[in-house]
Amino acid sequence: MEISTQGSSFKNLFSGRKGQNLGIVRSMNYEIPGIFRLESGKTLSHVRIEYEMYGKMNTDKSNVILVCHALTGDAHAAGFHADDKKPGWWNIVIGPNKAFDTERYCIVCSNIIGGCKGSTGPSSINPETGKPYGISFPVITIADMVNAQKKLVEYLGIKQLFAVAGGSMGGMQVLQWTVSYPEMIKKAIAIATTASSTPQQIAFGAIGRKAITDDPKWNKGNYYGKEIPAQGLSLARMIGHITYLSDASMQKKFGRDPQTETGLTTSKTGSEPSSEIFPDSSSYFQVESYLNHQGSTFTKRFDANSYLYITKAVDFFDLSKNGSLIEGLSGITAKYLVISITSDWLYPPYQSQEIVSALTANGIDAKYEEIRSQYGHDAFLLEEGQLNYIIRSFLSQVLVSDIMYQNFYSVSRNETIENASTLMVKKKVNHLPVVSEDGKLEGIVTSWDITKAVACKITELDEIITRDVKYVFSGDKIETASSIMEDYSISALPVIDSENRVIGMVTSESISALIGRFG
Ligand SMILES: CC(=O)SCCNC(=O)CCNC(=O)[C@H](O)C(C)(C)COP(=O)(O)OP(=O)(O)OC[C@H]1O[C@@H](n2cnc3c(N)ncnc32)[C@H](O)[C@@H]1OP(=O)(O)O
Ligand SMILES: N[C@@H](CCO)C(=O)O
Repeated sequence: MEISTQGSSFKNLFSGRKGQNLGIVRSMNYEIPGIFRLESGKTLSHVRIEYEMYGKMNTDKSNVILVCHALTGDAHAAGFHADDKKPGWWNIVIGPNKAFDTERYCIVCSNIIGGCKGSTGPSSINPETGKPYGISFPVITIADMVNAQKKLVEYLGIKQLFAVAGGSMGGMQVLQWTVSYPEMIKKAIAIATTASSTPQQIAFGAIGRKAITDDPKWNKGNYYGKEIPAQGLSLARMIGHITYLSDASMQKKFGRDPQTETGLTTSKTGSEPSSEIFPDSSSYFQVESYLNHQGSTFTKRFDANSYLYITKAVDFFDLSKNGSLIEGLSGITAKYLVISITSDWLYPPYQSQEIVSALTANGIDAKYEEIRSQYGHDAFLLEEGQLNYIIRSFLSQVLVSDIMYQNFYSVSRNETIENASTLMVKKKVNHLPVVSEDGKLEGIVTSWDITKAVACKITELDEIITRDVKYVFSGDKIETASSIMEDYSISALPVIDSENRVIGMVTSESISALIGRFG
């Protein structure tokens, strides 16, 4: 009888540690040399790209993941700048032992062209005039954003990206990357996005833009050095922000509660606002106060002209070709993960499903996952557990070897039932693989087999062994192990090598623990 200490699992996956933060990070800037040509045919010179990098590139630079930000994001995706109160916008998934594991991958994130966070955009100085571009800045597209990122990637000496990932408009860049430069992308992760902006999405963008351009302070985009069109920009964000939430999340966050902190009171009947709140009734309800807050903080961090250009780029986005998305995505070679969010009404799950269908129709390996969340569209910034689990599984393809117990207990078929049962009780295990002298799998006994044997007064183990034993290989995916367990209603499987030798055990508990840890 072999007795050893039962050791645990998750070795390659978690190294027993939870995700950690990156600490202080810094932004860098790269200037694209020469002329940068846009999709429209117009050109820009001295184009600057703000970017951040976390983790180390390996020697052949094959471990780089490019993360693309959404509408109002920036290059600061994770960690803290010295004066930060909050970490970068995707800190929940980027860092040591997180899905974008900086001990394994090198993560690069850059601010898009057209933005206002260090990369060239409408608020940048036009080198030809010495003044901000304003609305003389050329129209930009998602493809232009990707082309600028490609220049950065080339400058960094990267021939192929291990992965490109992003949510919302970041997901559009992911799709565009794999269409424009298929040979440069191994894996692609597109979250809460679409391959073609719909009339409803364009409509929301249009109202936001109208709010800005109707603000007299917008002044045809010429407000730099003067008062900014704060009212219009704030209103644009308030409208946009509603679409990032959901009915359920708003119910949960605010209900119909009044914003008592502002001193507003309800009437004596308790259900109607008193007339004292007029004419300024904009903060009666908590949700109003919240939207005002979101609108006003936005004006301190974003440029109104950038908002116009970027939302227009989103509207123009359409990867279908001759009216067919299948044709539009036909050149893609990357392995895809497409994730949608159940409560996302801005980029509803059906749009992600359309992407997956078109990819699959082209024979592209595409996996579809749904994040179950009430947060609405912004869940891609918030659902830490599900995102980490889904993305990690896709990037690292969790295998049986990652979660199997390497130190396990086994018995020989000549053993007595009494000894086997003592071992099970002592070591608190319910399954014992039966192995030959050279460690080859011959069968399995369970605590249930032993209970039955004792009841029937059977003493020899050989009589109760299950010989048609199900097993897995260490290189199998955990999904394979899990479906065998489900199909045959069993809770543990021996793991064998190519010579039928038992090298470990995988249990339903270790799979549940994996999901529990990140689910
Ligand atoms: C995706 C990219 O690439 S980057 C862009 C991502 N970043 C943003 O969009 C920034 C603004 N967006 C948000 O804050 C988003 O809601 C999220 C998704 C990032 C964060 O969501 P949550 O953590 O759920 O925060 P929540 O939506 O509750 O907002 C919290 C803010 O509202 C304020 N707030 C909450 N209730 C109220 C209220 N009744 N009245 C006034 N303000 C309120 C909080 O004080 C907090 O303010 P702060 O952000 O200035 O500290
Ligand atoms: N909160 C996100 C949502 C848009 O995808 C942003 O502002 O970029």
